[in-house]
Amino acid sequence: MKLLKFGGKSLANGKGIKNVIAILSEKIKNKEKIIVVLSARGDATDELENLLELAKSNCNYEKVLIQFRKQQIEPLTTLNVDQEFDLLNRLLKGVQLTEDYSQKIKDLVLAQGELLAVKMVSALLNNINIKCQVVDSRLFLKTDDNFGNAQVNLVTSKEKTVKYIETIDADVTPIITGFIASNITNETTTLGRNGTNYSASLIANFLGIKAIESYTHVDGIFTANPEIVSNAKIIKHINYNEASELASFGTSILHTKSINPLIEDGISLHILNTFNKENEGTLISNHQTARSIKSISVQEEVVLINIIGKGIIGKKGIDARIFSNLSNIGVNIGIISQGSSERGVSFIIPKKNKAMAQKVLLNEFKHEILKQDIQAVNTIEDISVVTIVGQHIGNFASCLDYLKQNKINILLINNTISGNNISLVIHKKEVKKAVNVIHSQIFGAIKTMHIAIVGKGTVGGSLINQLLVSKAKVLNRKNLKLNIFAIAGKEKILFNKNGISDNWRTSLQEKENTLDHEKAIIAYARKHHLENLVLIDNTSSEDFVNYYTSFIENGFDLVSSNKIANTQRYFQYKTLRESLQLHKKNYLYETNVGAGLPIIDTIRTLHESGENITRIKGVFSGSLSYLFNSFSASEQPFSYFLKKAIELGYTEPDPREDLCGNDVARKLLILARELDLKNEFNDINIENLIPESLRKGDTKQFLVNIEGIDTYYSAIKNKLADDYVLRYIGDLSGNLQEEKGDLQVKLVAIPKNSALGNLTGSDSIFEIYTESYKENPITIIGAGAGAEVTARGVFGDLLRIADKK
Ligand SMILES: NC(=O)C1=CN([C@@H]2O[C@H](COP(=O)(O)OP(=O)(O)OC[C@H]3O[C@@H](n4cnc5c(N)ncnc54)[C@H](O)[C@@H]3O)[C@@H](O)[C@H]2O)C=CC1
Ligand SMILES: N[C@@H](CC=O)C(=O)O
Repeated sequence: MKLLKFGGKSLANGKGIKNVIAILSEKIKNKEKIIVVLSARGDATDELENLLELAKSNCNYEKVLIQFRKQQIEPLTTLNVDQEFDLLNRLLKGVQLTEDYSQKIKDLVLAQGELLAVKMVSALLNNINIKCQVVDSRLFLKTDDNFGNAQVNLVTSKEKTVKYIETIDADVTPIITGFIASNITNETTTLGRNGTNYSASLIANFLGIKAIESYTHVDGIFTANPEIVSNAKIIKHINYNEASELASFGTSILHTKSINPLIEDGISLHILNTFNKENEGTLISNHQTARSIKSISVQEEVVLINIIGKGIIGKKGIDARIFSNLSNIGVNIGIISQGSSERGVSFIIPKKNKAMAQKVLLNEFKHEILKQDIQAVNTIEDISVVTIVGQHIGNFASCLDYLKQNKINILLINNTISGNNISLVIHKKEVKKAVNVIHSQIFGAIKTMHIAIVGKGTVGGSLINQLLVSKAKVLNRKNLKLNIFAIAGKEKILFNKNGISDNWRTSLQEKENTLDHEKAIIAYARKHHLENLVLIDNTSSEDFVNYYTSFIENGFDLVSSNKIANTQRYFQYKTLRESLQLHKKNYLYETNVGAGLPIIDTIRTLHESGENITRIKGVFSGSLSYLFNSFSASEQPFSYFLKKAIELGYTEPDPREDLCGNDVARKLLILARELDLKNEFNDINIENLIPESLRKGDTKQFLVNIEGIDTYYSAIKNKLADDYVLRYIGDLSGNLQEEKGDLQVKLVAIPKNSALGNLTGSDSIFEIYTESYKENPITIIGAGAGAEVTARGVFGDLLRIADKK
């Protein structure tokens, strides 16, 4: 025998009631022996409560009652419900007259919801020739007089239930009311919140039924509320202890009171979805699962009360007075926190009890408040309690770190004595982000990185396209969702919290101009509670780097191809690092030197491992490598190749930054600073390769006069000896253990058959000399510029940041 319980949403009009009848008829036709327990249909209980309130306020409830009747007789309009509605009308009239009602009257009114439900379901089954019988649980579930939340007399109720059910023929299915019962004088009582689940557990227990199927509107118990965490997973099987823990921390489909009768008799409870026949649901039984389950629950509708005062330090009996006063007025206390100095006590109570609790406490401590021993009894509203059930505090450190990185402010933290549940009190507005962050951390589930990309030019544009193309693969391989929520050009920004799409260029174009990109991005991320934020700077802007600290302070990690932040004045460079350290944020910029080549990583690893780097030398500029390689081997003028280098995306936005040596100098300085040298940009000796006449004016003007550069380079080429090539090199030497190194950027003629002379295309070469490697340097060669390779390097930095999460 099985007991089937259906909740209100399952019994609502339309698909719900249709599916319920289909489920029941299939089982009965298949000769399964079942008994059925029902809630009120849809939102009937709330609607009846509303009718009571209307009547109490002497409002016209009749119209609402007519509407309620209409709903309740769907889909069988011929159903005779006069008895229930006559009673409701009389009761409501009485309430209207007296402008008041008791809890006893309320129970009788609410009971009509369940009575109507069993009447409808029985009639629908009878109509398809299924034998069933309406059963009013008030006839055998006996309680005390505590109307609204009555306590069941287990012995009497068991005896009466068994006897009553025995009177029903074996081929007739009992359709029993949930939630309602009666006292010793047969007055209607109700069993409190989620009473139908409790009725179902009790009846199964009384009748020795070993399995309950509980039909709801959800697929079962999830690792977190799927409305908050889109990739929350169904928990297929849990044991009673785990279910009790989940129930006591607010998992809405489970209730401690309903689980106890199951544990007592080893009854399994299978939570199923009325609307999803295919779903396996969650099975709760006494089976011991190999691995303890974890789930994140959220309790809302709570407030945090703080009692603060230096006059209560070490004073005995304060806590006792707080808690006995609250207990006397029936207020449940959740998390309690007290500093060792006892300068204050904080605890969580239900929001609905806030005013009452505050009044009682202010009264209890009025003398202490007068004497200023207690400075405040204040309340923090808009908070939530996030509980990770099944999480041991010992393994929680990384999660806390991760929450901190995501700027989630934890007001209180509490772990249970069993050590397996951790509760965090946080601001309500941060719940979504916090639960997602915790969920991805403890379940290793899909982690989402929310990415803002500033600069959508050569590198930025390629990066966006690479991310869009590769995101499915990354999701598959790394369980990592790369979600670009913002793209900013110089004037416009495009936002989409769910990720921008392939036609981003058109969508961006259609946007209005925006000022203050940094403020807009930060505000958007905050408004939508986005976690794991990364800002990618693909501009060459000097102004934009001033906002890096603001991004860091607002929870962003940084990736940049822009070299400016690393080549500002040394104190600014240091300040940025301090801010990163303070806020536990990462900043990766591998593409700053050698585009996609692993230069910075190699040098950093060598340096951090204690290897003494003595010199770094090479061709650091991809565009100049390309220019000199092509120009030396051709009769075409220099400007011809310069235009091609621009087209190929090798040069800086203003190509003169390459030709004047600034770009190589920046790279050199970045490497020097990786070695902890304190050089400034001004310390670098740079040979400028732009003729005087072309140095002034903006980029456009330079490009108009670009041919003016040709005589200068032809003269250089003409002076070159046979078998020699021109190389524009960066050289970091000197005593690199001192405060500053010697940094040179210069044009040199070198033998064609040397390592540097052998370069082709836009390749760069980096020779890293160290104490261990002596005169055989570590050499890294490869494409040193270009949109695709640089974008790939930025992509790599982004994945490295994701790995640190
Ligand atoms: N092209 C290459 O091979 C490599 C480039 N880089 C670096 O990548 C960065 C980007 O270079 P490219 O893409 O080649 O330049 P680009 O000129 O094609 O793109 C830069 C974009 O940033 C935009 N921009 C400038 N200031 C902005 C601001 N404040 N807000 C929003 N957008 C802004 C510009 O309008 C432009 O669209 C530069 O810092 C460069 O040094 C680094 C390694 C290699
Ligand atoms: N303009 C630069 C691009 C990479 O940083 C170069 O040519 O190397």
